[in-house]
Amino acid sequence: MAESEDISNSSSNSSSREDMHFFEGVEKLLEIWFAPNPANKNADLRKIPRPMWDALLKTVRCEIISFTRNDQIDAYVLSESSMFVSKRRWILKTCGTTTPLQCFEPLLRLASEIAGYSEIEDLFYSRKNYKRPELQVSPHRGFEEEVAFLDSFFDDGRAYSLGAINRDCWHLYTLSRGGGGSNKILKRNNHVHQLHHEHDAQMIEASMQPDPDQTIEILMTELDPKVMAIFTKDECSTAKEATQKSGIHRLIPGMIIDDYLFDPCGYSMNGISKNGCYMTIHITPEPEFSYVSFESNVASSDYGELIERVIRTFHPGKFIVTVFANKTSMAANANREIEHLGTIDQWKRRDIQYSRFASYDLTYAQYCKYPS
Ligand SMILES: C[S@+](CC[C@H](N)C(=O)[O-])C[C@H]1O[C@@H](n2cnc3c(N)ncnc32)[C@H](O)[C@@H]1O
Repeated sequence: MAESEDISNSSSNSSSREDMHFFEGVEKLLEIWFAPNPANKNADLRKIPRPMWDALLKTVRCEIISFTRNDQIDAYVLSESSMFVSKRRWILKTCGTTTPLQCFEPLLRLASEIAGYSEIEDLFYSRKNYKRPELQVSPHRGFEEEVAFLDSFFDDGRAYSLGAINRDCWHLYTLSRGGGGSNKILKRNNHVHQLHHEHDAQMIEASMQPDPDQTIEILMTELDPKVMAIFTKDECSTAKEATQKSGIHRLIPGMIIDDYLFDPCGYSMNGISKNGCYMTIHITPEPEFSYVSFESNVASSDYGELIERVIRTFHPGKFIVTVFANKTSMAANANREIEHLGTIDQWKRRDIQYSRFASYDLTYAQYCKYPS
């Protein structure tokens, strides 16, 4: 489970880099689905009030800087990336030296005591390899430490590393329990109860066919400096100007955009649409460690077009694509589709892996610009 940059950064040159400005754009992404609560039809994570989110995010070492919502989803722009709250799905994506796993226990307490959920159905914790892992804070100093932390909560978690583990790679910890609830309880959580009534079990059985769900992420590095310059106060005075100038507003039509331009540079945006779709983009433009992430749950049977639009917008030297899709998703065949995308414009695929989990299929691919 070595991280690619562990190798290049563990040597004596790390001290000479201490004075250099550095920001770790690579995010830690935590997505949790709570099991429907048959005893409480009104269970809803959006009942958790803002001051409680503020307090929870303090434990992660970030804060809310902007907020937008619709009937389906509450979307928060954070000082370090984003949080999305829906009825029973919670997504936290944070970069820098944040510690999202530290909010695990408070989150489960709020989910149980305020929102009305007592059981986790699915959990996905993922991230790309860090550029400078030695700057991270416990329990995020390496994937092994993150896995050990999560294993202390769950009996049935599984950890995977995809891609070339001595180069660009991507780590995933998941329960992927197959939907429809689980008899497993959390090892460390006193607030979680097991469902045991036969009536509950029958209701769960009836709802076994999952709603369609999918997530695409595109994680880009070594970006075109001319494009990155858009996301600085030198070139744009407002976030809206950067969104328009870069063409971000055209990536997925119909999104209500909440964007933020940092001073002197850096950019974050959330987009939400009426049908519950979201997109989120985060940009670290500094040329020495440029990084852009794109993520959305928009459904598509042809992600090739969206991938093209994204990489033509940002011009990365390298990128990773991951697609999660469940069986009822329009994207259920994404693995075959991406298998056919050996080259996209000047980008050539170097790696592809396909994994089947209990409730989702996952495709991972890595591309490099050529000639590089
Ligand atoms: C929060 S943003 C987007 C991070 C994101 N994970 C990404 O994809 O790169 C990070 C960028 O904003 C800059 N920045 C400026 N002020 C910041 C602040 N107060 N907090 C976090 N980042 C800030 C950083 O130097 C970096 O370029």
